[in-house]
Amino acid sequence: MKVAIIGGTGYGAVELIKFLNNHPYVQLEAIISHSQSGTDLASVYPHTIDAINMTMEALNISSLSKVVDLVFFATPSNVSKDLIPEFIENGVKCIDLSGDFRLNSPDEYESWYQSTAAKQSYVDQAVYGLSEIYQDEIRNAQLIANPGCYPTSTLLGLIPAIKSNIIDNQQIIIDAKTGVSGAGRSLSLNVHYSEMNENFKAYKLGEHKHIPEIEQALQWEAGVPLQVTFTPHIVPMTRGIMSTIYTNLITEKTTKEIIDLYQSYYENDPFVRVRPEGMIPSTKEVYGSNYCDIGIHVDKRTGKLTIISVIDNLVKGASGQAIQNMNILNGWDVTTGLKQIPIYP
Ligand SMILES: NC(=O)C1=CN([C@@H]2O[C@H](COP(=O)(O)OP(=O)(O)OC[C@H]3O[C@@H](n4cnc5c(N)ncnc54)[C@H](OP(=O)(O)O)[C@@H]3O)[C@@H](O)[C@H]2O)C=CC1
Ligand SMILES: CC(=O)N[C@@H](CCC(=O)OP(=O)(O)O)C(=O)O
Repeated sequence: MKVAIIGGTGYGAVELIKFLNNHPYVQLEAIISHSQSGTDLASVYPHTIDAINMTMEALNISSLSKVVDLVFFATPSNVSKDLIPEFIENGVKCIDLSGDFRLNSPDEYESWYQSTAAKQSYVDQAVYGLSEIYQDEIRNAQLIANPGCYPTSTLLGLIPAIKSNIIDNQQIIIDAKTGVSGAGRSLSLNVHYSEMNENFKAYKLGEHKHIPEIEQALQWEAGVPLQVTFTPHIVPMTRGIMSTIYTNLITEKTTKEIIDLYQSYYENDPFVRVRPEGMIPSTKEVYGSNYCDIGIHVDKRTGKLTIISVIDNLVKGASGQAIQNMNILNGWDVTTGLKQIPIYP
């Protein structure tokens, strides 16, 4: 299969390139860059020298459509929505790492992203690519909206509890922390070394664009309207997300019973590892890998269930999940090209 990546100089793209280089069934035909066409990838990313000998190219949709079967968009929001329709009309499948096709409602998109929504007919055909939950829909998709990084960790942590009706759906608190690579490669004061080193910041309280994305999928699963309290934080590490989720149990359960429930929910999903009792995951234990590790704790005194869900934001939170979705789309083993265990220490 032949593929291309758009947004070539970004972190999502270079992580995709790494996985595609190890993928037995895929050939990377083109890396498209709007800012650095004509430049060798290795001059932007020296760690790829002599390993990936490719020169980035400018985008020409009609000629690219003739040579590739699938395109990955690793562009910021507000870019893919104008380019994807032409690829789809040319019969090219698209996996979009940005948020442009994730929200079904144009009003929601416009109010949270503060820009015009994609054409509704394309939004309607987009499949939300949370791999473990929507495999059946992904298999037949033409356009996959790859989930955001916080929604991936949060939804994989919450959906088994929602589906088994053991928590109060109206009282969910998500306290999430991310490393700085979540902000992408472009320069910004917020992630400047001296602003971030030895610091820990909460941001976008009540207004992060991942709130409607999390609520949309939880509503699909719960079948009722619900809202969540979501507070993101940025911490001085490069990669990783930890979502600590607080919920109220509506039925008495032990930690062991809930772990058993989660383990059976994910028994056929090799990238979700539900930890045994007392073993709470940390971000370094998934670093560089496509795993989502989940830890469970029931506080018997307060009746609260705490769920800890960790991922690498650039892998399971972006490029790894995009490769997983490409595998599902093609009927390949879901782990193809993604088998590496986390880098540790
Ligand atoms: N970083 C993360 O942890 C995650 C990122 N995502 C999403 O994935 C996408 C890519 O993220 P990431 O790689 O981190 O971001 P980066 O900022 O690192 O890279 C995005 C790339 O897109 C290209 N680009 C920028 N502006 C434009 C434009 N106006 N038109 C066309 N291309 C443009 C640039 O590459 P070039 O100049 O070479 O074209 C840029 O390097 C984003 O939508 C992001 O929100 C999703 C989950 C997690
Ligand atoms: C640290 C930091 O800024 N993180 C980003 C992560 C979001 C992201 O990349 O998500 P999308 O794919 O939905 O754009 C943020 O909070 O906006």
